Amino acid sequence: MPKVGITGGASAGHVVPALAVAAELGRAGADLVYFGREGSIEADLAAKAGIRLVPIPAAGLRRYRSWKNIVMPLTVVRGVVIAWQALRREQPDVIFSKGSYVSVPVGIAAWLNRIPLAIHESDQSLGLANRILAYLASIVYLSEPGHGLPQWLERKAVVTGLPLRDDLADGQPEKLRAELGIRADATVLLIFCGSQGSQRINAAIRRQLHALTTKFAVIHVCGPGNLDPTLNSTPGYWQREYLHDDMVHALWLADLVIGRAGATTLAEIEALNKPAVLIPLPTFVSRGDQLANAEAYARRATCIVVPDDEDMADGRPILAACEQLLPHLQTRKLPPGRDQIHRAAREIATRTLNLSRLQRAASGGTSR
Ligand SMILES: CC(=O)N[C@H]1[C@@H](OP(=O)(O)OP(=O)(O)OC[C@H]2O[C@@H](n3ccc(=O)[nH]c3=O)[C@H](O)[C@@H]2O)O[C@H](CO)[C@@H](O)[C@@H]1O
Repeated sequence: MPKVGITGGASAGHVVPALAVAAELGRAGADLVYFGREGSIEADLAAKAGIRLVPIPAAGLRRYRSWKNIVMPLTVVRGVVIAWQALRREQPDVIFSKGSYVSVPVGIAAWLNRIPLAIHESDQSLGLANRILAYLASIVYLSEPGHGLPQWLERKAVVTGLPLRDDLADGQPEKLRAELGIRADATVLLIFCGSQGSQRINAAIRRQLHALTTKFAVIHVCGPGNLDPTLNSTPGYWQREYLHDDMVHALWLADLVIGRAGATTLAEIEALNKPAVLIPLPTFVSRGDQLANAEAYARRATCIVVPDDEDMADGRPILAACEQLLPHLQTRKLPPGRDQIHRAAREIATRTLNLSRLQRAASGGTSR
């Protein structure tokens, strides 16, 4: 069976879809290895999925002035050298890269070692890492059409959708409701801002907490280090730093979601048909991908987009948007079909394995 190297990381928005593809590859019998940073979110989640991690150093560009941008190129070069050695040792038949700066050294090293590279882009436009790796990749999977790609890239592109988390079909909302002690007739509001949380949005939510908890049972996933112990005994309010296995139960339990507009989050709430208040990351801290994601999402799903600006800071626009969505909350939650949930990950796994087999066939059926 082929050996597939997986890479991508820095945030769960990249690692969760990478692991969804890994799960399908594993079911198809592939041998898996994850290339990522030691002590990182990809290391943590890969370990939970039972996939061995090969450590590769990586560094990303900061979109603000930082001395770390000066040493960044050196770390990338060191990462390429270490990844090159690791790939020669591990001999994967193909690399699947889910993007982010973590994937750059591995993608370059794959190209240098003539290992076929498949990459996936979740957002409306290619991120910096994928803009680099697109030149080296044999195939570029896209979540959605319409990236305005140049012709040479269009030829490599395949629209597959975004690989949804492998456990998304397995939500047990009533289990979580019972564990937290949420009343059966309560309207559940789930708040999470990507995998890292947002201190600005946490503060805005907490300013309107009284008003929100009179209308909703509020599950607030506030991000590592962002718990507020003074609110522990607030009735109708449950705060958590991060949800692992419970994330899917929380997504199913929610009647309404407040969040950023990361592509992975949007794909999950769309699959489960959850109305949402979206507060996309502004351009001064990102390339603006979430603004484009939110704009496109608002054209096809029930949501209200609240800009992350001065007005948002007191939480009133968020509260007003929740109130506006109250009449739209669904009363019947239809579980999505398992096949539908696994479709994108399965297609990517199949195409990626084909890439590896083609490569083997071209080299006469022997491994390198
Ligand atoms: C800050 C940043 O640059 N964010 C980017 C990052 O997403 P980022 O990782 O910030 O967030 P996403 O919304 O894309 O994904 C979050 C993922 O984490 C999971 N989750 C979240 C909280 C939690 O407690 N437990 C948990 O499991 C969610 O179910 C989801 O699968 O990559 C996305 C995909 O390219 C981009 O669209 C985002 O712009």
